[in-house]
Amino acid sequence: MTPSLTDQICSSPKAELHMHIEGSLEPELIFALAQRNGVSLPYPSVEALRSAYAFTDLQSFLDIYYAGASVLLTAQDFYDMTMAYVQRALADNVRHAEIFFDPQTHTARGVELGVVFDGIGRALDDARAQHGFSSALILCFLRHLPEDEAMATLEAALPYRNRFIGVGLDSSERGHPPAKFARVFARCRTLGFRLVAHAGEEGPADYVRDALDILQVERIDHGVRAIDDDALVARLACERIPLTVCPLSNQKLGVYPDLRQHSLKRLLDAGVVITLNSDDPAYFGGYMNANWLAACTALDLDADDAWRMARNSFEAAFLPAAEKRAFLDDVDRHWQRAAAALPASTPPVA
Ligand code: HPA
Ligand SMILES: [Zn+2]
Repeated sequence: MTPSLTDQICSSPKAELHMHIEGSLEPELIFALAQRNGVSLPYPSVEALRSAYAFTDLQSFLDIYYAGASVLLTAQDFYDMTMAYVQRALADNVRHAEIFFDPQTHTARGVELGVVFDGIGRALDDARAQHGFSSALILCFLRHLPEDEAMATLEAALPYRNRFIGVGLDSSERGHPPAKFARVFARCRTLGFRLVAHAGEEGPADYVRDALDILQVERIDHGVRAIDDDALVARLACERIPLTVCPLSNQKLGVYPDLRQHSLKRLLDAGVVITLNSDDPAYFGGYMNANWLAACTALDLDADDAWRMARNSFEAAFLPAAEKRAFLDDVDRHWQRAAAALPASTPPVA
C-alpha cells in the first residue's frame, strides 16, 4: 500500500460499530484502577499481564477479558475507561461509535447497573459536548449464561432505557446458538430496541442465518463464517445486512491466523456491506486505524474498497437519516479529494 493511501485511510471519517468498552481497558489502566480500588490482580506487573495476551481461541481471550474487567467498581472507573477509548477513537478519525457493554459482567460482581450506566453515559455525554463525538450504547447479553438471566438483565436495565439504543449477544459462541435467546430478543423487538448479535465468528454460517431468522437482528457482528454458504452470502448482499468485521480480533483468536486468508475481501466483492472495527482494541493490538491498515495491507485493498467501507460504516449505523447523510457527505468529500491525489480511483456505487 502506498504511503498516500495509508494517510487517506487514517484521515478518513469512519464509524465504529463493534467495540466492547471493557475490551478497551489497557493494562496500564487495569493496574491503575486495581490500585485505586484495592483489587489484587493475579499478575505482578503491566508487562506480565500484557504477556498473558497470547490467545488460542475465543474462550482463552474471554477468560482474561473478564478478569481484566474485575477492577471496574465505581462510576468514575467506567468514566475513565470510556474517556480513554474516546480519545483513541478521535485520534483515528472515528466520528461515531456504537459501543457494546456487558452489564452481567459487572452485576455478577455486585456492581449496580446504575453505576455502569452513569459512568459510561456521563463520559459519552462529555465526549459529545467537548469533542462533538457521536455515540450510542448497545447492551450485550452474555450467551454462556441462561436466557432467564438475560431477561432479568433487560428488565433491570429498562429504567435506563434512554441510555441505550439496542441489544446484542456476545461471549462464548460455540454451543450457545441464537435460538437460546429467542424470547428475550422478541421482547426487545416489541420494546423498540435495535437488534444485533455476534454470529459466525467461531460458530457456523447457520448461526448467522438463525440470528437473522430467529432473532431478527439488523446487523451481524463478525459473520465472517458466512463465506462457507454461498446462498447466505447472496442473501446478506441482497438484503444489505451489514457485517461488523474485526480483522485483528480474527487474527489474534485464530479465526484467520493469516490475514491474507480473511474472507472480508471476498464478501466485499460479493456485495456484502462490510464494515471494519476493533472489537477489543486493548487486547488485540490495535484501535480502528490499525485494523483498517492491517486488513487493507494484507488483502491488498485499494482506495475504492476503503471508500466503500467508510461509507458502509455510516450506512450500517443506527443514526437518524439526516445525521447519516451528513456523515456520508463527509466521507464522499474526503475520498473525492483523495481520488484526485491517488492514481486510478473511481467512486464506488452508492
Ligand atoms: O469477539 C468477541 N466475541 C464474543 N464475545 C466477545 N466479548 C468481547 N469480545 C467478543
Ligand atoms: Zn465482539
